[in-house]
This record gives sequence, C-alpha cells and structure tokens, in this order.
Amino acid sequence: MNSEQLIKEAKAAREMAYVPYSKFQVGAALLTKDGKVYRGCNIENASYGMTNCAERTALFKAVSEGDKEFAAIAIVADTEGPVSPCGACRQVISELCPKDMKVILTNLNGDVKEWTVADLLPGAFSAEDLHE
Ligand SMILES: O=c1ccn([C@H]2C[C@H](O)[C@@H](CO)O2)c(=O)[nH]1
Ligand SMILES: [Zn+2]
Repeated sequence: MNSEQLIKEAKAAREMAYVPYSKFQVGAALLTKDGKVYRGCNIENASYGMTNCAERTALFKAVSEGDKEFAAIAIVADTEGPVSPCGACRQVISELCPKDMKVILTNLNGDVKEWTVADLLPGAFSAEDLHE
C-alpha cells in the first residue's frame, strides 16, 4: 500500500468522525508491517476532555487487536495546510511506533507533508526515562 492509498483510507475514516461539538472531522489510517490497515476517527463527548483523536483511535484499535508492528500512519483533516497532530497524539505515536516510521500529514486540498515519528516529537519522554 502506497501513501496515496493510505491517505484514501484516512479520508474514508474521517467520514465516520463523531464531532457534534467541534464539527471538525479528522481521519487516520494506520498501516501494519503485514499490510493491514486500521482506520480511526475522532470521537467527541459532551464532557469535552473525554474526546479521543483520530490517530489514537486507530492506534488503540490496532494494539487492542494484537497488532504492534507499524509501517506508516496517514492523518487528514480540513485544515489550511497539512493537519498538525496534538501533543497527546504525538506522545502516544512516539510510544507505540518506530522512531523512523513515516507519518503522512495531509488535508482535503491535497497538501501533503511527510514526517517521521522522531520529527513529530523530538526529545519525547519514553520508557528509557523511567529508571527505577
Ligand atoms: O490531529 C488531530 C487534531 C485534532 N483532533 C480532533 C480532536 C477534536 O475532536 C477536534 C478538534 O480539536 O479534532 C484529532 O482527532 N486529531
Ligand atoms: Zn490528538
């Protein structure tokens, strides 16, 4: 699966967003090393802080199904430039994905920016910081 196809998956995921409060739909598509795709959308709540972002939805779906070897993630929203993942998602992506994994950020206008996990959150707090 190439970047274009993964972006298509993320756009399809975006259609499922549950966003009665922000009306801001976000979609993500996470590719596993063996070629499976997990889609994720943002899911909001009347208690706003309970909202789950699209990226984390996709990652938590995958991990909860036993998948943990990831090759790429695409994220899309209707933003001016490529969508910028929030800090919480950057931390979670950094925990669960390889540092050199491709992160494809895009929007509905077709602006695409390819990052790596390390680019997204330089100096991330990680398991190595937990010395007991
Ligand atoms: O990368 C992002 C940025 C924001 N959101 C969601 C959270 C909330 O539902 C809405 C507005 O912040 O967008 C995501 O899902 N992913
Ligand atoms: Zn987020």
